[in-house]
Amino acid sequence: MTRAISLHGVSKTYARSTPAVERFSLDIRPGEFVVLLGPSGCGKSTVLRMIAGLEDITGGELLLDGEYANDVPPRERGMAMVFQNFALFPNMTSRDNIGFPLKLENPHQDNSARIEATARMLGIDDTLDCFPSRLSGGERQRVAMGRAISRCPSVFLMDEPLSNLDAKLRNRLRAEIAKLTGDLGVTTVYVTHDQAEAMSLGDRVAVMRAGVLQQVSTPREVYALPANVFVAAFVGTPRINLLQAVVHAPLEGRMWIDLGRQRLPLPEPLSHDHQLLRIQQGLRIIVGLRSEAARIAPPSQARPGEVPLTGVVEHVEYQGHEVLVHLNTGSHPAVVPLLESARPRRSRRSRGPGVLARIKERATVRATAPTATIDGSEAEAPGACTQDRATITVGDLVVRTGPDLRLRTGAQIPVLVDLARLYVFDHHGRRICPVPTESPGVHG
Ligand SMILES: Nc1ncnc2c1ncn2[C@@H]1O[C@H](COP(=O)(O)OP(=O)(O)OP(=O)(O)O)[C@@H](O)[C@H]1O
Repeated sequence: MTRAISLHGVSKTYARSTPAVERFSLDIRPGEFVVLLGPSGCGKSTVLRMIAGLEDITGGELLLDGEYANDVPPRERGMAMVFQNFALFPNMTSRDNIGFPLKLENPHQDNSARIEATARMLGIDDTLDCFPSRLSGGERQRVAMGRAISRCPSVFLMDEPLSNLDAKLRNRLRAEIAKLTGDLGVTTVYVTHDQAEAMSLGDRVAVMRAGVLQQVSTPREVYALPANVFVAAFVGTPRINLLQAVVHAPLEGRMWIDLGRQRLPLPEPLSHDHQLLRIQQGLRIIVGLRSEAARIAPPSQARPGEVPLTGVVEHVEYQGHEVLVHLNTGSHPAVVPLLESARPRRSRRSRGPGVLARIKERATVRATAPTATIDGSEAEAPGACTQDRATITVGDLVVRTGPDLRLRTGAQIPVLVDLARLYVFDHHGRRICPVPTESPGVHG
């Protein structure tokens, strides 16, 4: 059995604090795999816990298969949760851990066949008689999942189930979870702050920021058509390049985007999306360039739609199969607040910055000043953004290239930018290019 979950304008406010979740609306179809993605503290687990019934809903409605369910006790929701910390009973074997919920339901029933079938499905049938202390992290997490599966729940709720595992195991289990939930056809809501995990697992990804849903779309659409600059910056590796810019649209002659020291002339005839940038004339905008939108090549090799820039190599990041080249093009990066942590951690700040924070802060001021922030937080001092990965990036443009190209730090090199892949965000951070066609699934 599988079920539909609907959240209509759901909010949660803990005592004496700002809302952890605000007017969250999402309809999850039966059998769908939806990932809640966002930085630490943005309210993902709170949404999950409200679906599970472990947290009271302050406002709004939860519907299960169309029925009002705000007050349905957790036991009656037919849901199973898998957490980050595997929480197995240390004095029970894998067999007993997996069978525990079944035993609670019916103490006299023989559940061996069901337990063994579950263990086979998870590839842990040879560890059924082991205690948790004898299992690897991955095996323990499989047992925890086995315990969730054995009850044949109608919904899986998974809260960062892989974050305690090493990267290799995480990747393997990620694929297994996708297959398993697909085979079982059970509605799954999965919480993570890891965008790669979200993109590889979800039928749809719901991106949250500071308690508010930003966008819910397929992984492909979240990447290709981010609703705003926060989503664009949160999704994708390496992070999208975001530069402060101004549109120039003279009555006669070519339109261009001023990046400060260099400019991007818009190719003519203007595309529909570029034509609509005319109304931004003179306004502050943010240009977004994913690493695939720029390549290292001389102007003579420009293809239609590509325009040249130059940059000084600041840092070369060797990745094996590719190299990330950090360039200084003389542009000013735009800073997106709350990318790493949705809410300022007051207790840490009140203790004053540590040595590392002070070094980062100095690097930030040097690397990014002057900075623009988005969404009305212009008043923040640069130091307030030191937790943002973007602020400690060396250079202002990261370009991908093959592993064989040898580049010297300090060298000036030519870059071609493909303006068909240009993103533009207005000063509130909303995407204006490509022009949004509709706004279903886009909030705020
Ligand atoms: N029991 C609680 N009492 C008060 N505040 C809480 C409680 N639980 C969570 N919060 C606050 O609600 C906000 C959202 O927390 P939540 O755990 O849902 O975020 P999250 O996105 O899941 O973060 P993480 O990825 O770090 O688990 C945070 O500011 C958190 O401090």
